[in-house]
Amino acid sequence: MKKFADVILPLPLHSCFTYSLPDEWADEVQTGCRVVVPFGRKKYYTAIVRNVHYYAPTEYEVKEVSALLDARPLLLPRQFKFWEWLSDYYLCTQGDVYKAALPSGLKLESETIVEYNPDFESDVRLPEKEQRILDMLSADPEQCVTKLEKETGIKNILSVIKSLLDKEAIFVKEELRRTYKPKTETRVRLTAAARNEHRLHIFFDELQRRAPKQLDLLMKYLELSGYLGGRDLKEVSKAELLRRTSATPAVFNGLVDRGVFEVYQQEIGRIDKALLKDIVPVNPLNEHQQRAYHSILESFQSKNVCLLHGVTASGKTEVYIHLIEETIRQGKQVLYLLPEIALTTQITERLQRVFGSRLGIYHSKFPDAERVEIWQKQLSEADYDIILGVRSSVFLPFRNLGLVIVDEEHENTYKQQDPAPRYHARNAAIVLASMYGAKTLLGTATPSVETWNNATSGKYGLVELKERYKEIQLPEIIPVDIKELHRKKMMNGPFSPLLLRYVREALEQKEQVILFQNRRGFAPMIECNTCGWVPKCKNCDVSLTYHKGLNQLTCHYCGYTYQLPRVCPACEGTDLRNRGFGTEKIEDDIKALFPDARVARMDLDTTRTRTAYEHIISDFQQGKTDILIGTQMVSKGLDFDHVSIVGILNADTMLNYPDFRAYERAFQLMAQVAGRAGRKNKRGRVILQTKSIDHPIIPQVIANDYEAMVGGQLAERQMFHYPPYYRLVYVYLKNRNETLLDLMAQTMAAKLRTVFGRRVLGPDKPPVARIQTLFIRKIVLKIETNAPMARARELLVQVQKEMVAEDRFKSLIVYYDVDPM
Ligand SMILES: Nc1ncnc2c1ncn2[C@@H]1O[C@H](COP(=O)(O)OP(=O)(O)OP(=O)(O)O)[C@@H](O)[C@H]1O
Ligand SMILES: [Zn+2]
Repeated sequence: MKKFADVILPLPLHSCFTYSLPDEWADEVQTGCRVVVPFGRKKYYTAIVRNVHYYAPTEYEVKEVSALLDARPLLLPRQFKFWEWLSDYYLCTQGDVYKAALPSGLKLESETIVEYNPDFESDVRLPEKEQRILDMLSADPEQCVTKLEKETGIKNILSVIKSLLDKEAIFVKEELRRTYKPKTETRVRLTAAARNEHRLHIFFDELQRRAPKQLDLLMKYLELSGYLGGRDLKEVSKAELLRRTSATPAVFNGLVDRGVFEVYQQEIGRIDKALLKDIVPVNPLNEHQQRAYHSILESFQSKNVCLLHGVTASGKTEVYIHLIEETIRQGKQVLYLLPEIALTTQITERLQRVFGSRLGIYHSKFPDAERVEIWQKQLSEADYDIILGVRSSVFLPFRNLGLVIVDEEHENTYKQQDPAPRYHARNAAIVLASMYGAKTLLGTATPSVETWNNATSGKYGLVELKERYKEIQLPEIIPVDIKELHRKKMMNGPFSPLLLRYVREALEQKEQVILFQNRRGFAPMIECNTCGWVPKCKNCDVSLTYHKGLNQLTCHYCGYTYQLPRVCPACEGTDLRNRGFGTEKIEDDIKALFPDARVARMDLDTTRTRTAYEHIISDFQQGKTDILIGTQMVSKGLDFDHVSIVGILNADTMLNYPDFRAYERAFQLMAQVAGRAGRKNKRGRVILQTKSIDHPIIPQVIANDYEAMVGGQLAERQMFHYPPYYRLVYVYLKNRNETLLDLMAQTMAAKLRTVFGRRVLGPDKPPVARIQTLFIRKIVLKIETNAPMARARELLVQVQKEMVAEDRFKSLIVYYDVDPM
């Protein structure tokens, strides 16, 4: 009987598509395998088999699957369940989830650009088709799959490409250029002659008399390889051998010349670097941490989720490490989520020291080939016990997940903004964990209002850790009224005299300083001092940011760059001025004031690559830099020993942000960045510069009074119908034609009102009402948290269908942001 497969395509389609399977290998196709399928005119995609069956579809003509890419499933059954939940809850398609979930190397399509690996050498002859593709790529090293297909005339080219990818003869092109590190190392072994016991003894005698250093080296090799124990030989790298004996390469070469040693190249897995480091035991917990640890385990007896609310530097990470150890002791896996790549560097180090090669790291700054390798490893018997990663690691396969840790759970970077799926990784992780019967621990010094509400209402467990490790006091926070200082002309650019005094003192005492400004670039704005003209992006409804290093204006929404005009295009005036200041300007100013200080800056512009993060953080950690300037990136989770002063340059940009979460976020940011000061040794100091000295949040930050902040916020949220009492869904409408869009938005809002009544607000223009030439309108839906959400989603989708069914609204683009941040 003819077999069929329903497949998920990497496209925003609302359902699966069905293809027929060729009889020859129909039986090899399993749920979770990838197949290549034709779609539309002449396009091919990698699709994922959702299920295999015997029902021929009747509504459309069935096409045939062109190739099978996997002998074993790439996705486990629970992952499909997770994908379904995501697409349902976040109102997007499974195709959207698929695109977000898999690394590029696993989802080839016609538009994929592949590139030639110049380091590739093959020991065997490649199949003719593969060689033909390689030849074309060596002439022109970057080409799109469609073009290769056309020019080589190879049918089913995706399977050939896949085979080349598996061999690493080619790569999927990434935006980030990888610096390709060879994966081989030089190893050493005894020559066949020396492996003869008798000969070896002759060598011993000879060396003892003539070359005692060579003998030492040989003995070390025999020890390291386990040769004398008669066990299986361990491979020994040349580098390690030399390091362990501090012998010179000349001594080593002597043994090679004598015919005792021979060297060979061995491929090493890129991701097993940790193996080489020594493992140390976990730190014992102090009394407070111990108590927290036991309370967490106790809370897991009755609840699936627990919040660990511990002040900054209380040692939450140490508590996690103990929980991880306990979980893997039970033979289960751990997923450890972090909000930001910047943080992974430090935590990786801390975890690697304890867990070595049982730890896998997964994030987007890793080369795609490495991510593919980790994915495959997770499906094997040799999977990692612990995965440390940012939000996309919730998509990895786990065979036996036991614990999820969401560190800095309050961070809004857990929420994906664009494109769909616009999921919140913390919430998704809780759902993922429950599908495995696993537990979730949320940790932070400043819980999100939602989580706090869940923890105090009894839905989650709540464990508090109020003491800093070694009982060092939380930093002293000194507010400075910069409005007053500006009036008195006492400010030195963005710095108050008090801040400068403390910075100077810290530098004199060889201590370090962090300066926090929540804005990158040089100046947030350029303005014509004559007529008030401000340069704006031609695609988006925003003013441009000036980057001095590049001498360019940049749109932070679409990335478009402009030359800085010499005269104002409106009035031809030449007095163009900077308004406000970003991190780049602060760096400039501080360097001018402290020419001898070593200054580094950490923001989106200075951390485009993985190594850039590592350098900035490790330099600061090792005291190679004195002052670190940064955006919110420096605020969270970083652990430095010698920071005595933290400067918050301008609290007002955070407070004046038009959003119901502004107050909550401002508190979190300030408390977190303050928490970087005085973590070890002695109490730190924070200079909080603000123009709104009377704002009620200022005393709350100074007293680190989280509960006062959250109490006030909860009351407000309830009164004005916001989360956690109401669920928000933003409905976005986009179109190139503004007048038409307004009509669409009015019509859709009216339809929604007939269904949802007064729960519908708008349509309105969002703060940025045009992005990449598309105009945008927003409709807000506020639904009671206890209302049936599934029904609400159905109704929403139905209204959308009615809309696009109308001919005049065909060009409407609609998407949703559920639980927007
Ligand atoms: N039990 C312990 N033994 C040894 N060192 C510890 C212990 N507890 C904490 N520390 C050290 O104290 C410092 C702060 O701890 P940690 O980074 O875990 O705090 P945290 O609560 O995660 O802070 P934050 O919320 O700011 O991220 C670290 O350098 C850590 O190594
Ligand atoms: Zn733009």
